[in-house]
Amino acid sequence: MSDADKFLYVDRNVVNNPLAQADWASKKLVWVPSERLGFEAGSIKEEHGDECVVELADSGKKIRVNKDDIQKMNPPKFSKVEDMAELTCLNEASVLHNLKERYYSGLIYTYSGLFCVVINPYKNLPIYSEEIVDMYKGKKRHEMPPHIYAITDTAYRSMMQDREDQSILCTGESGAGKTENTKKVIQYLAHIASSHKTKKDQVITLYQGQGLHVLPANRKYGGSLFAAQRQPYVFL
Ligand SMILES: Nc1ncnc2c1ncn2[C@@H]1O[C@H](COP(=O)(O)OP(=O)(O)OP(=O)(O)O)[C@@H](O)[C@H]1O
Repeated sequence: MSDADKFLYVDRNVVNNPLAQADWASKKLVWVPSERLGFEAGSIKEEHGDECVVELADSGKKIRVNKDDIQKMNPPKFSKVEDMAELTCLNEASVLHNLKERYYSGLIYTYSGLFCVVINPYKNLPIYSEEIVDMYKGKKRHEMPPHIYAITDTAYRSMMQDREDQSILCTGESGAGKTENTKKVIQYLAHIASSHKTKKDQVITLYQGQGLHVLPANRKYGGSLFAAQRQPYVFL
């Protein structure tokens, strides 16, 4: 396993643990709201009309919870799933739990259907090298673990094949990592477009503000590269 692998791939031996599956089935595990943690795992012990008695998994404490506040827990085989659209129980608790579990394992990128959710690692990860760029080049999204490079590759291929404008929108609160990820998009495009035999009049234009758009050919700017302070453009 390379240095980068543990920041990209899930360890399936841990995920497919039969004991965890048996535990989930026998304990009727669910998510209940928690002031401290957002949601906590617990097992349903009794049901009385609209209410349930739930034993919290961590503390063993028993609490009464309204049935409407209980959210279903996914079977363990869905642990650290790469695309949350695959979750059999799609609810807030499960989405947050999946993102948290992946993040704690060093996996900062997770798909949610067409979206890619990124959590700021606040440290440099070995997943942006030229070797990793090469790994993602020309691959289909489902063939590779989630990454901003996969999103960029899809936009680039769609632009080249369909001759249609493409957009990548990076959004999030201040400090979330929009600028860092936009830089990775530019790095990837610069790498793959320079190794491609592009025709002279093919140009990619990136606008980065709250959004980042990848646009097709524009003869006027062929072959130049410059960046303005508020709206960097890359012409390849
Ligand atoms: N993928 C990443 N790898 C390593 N560090 C990161 C990554 N993403 C973000 N960071 C760290 O978080 C800091 C803030 O990220 P960034 O500047 O991209 O946020 P932003 O969403 O553009 O914020 P703002 O909206 O305030 O401009 C970066 O300076 C960097 O230290």
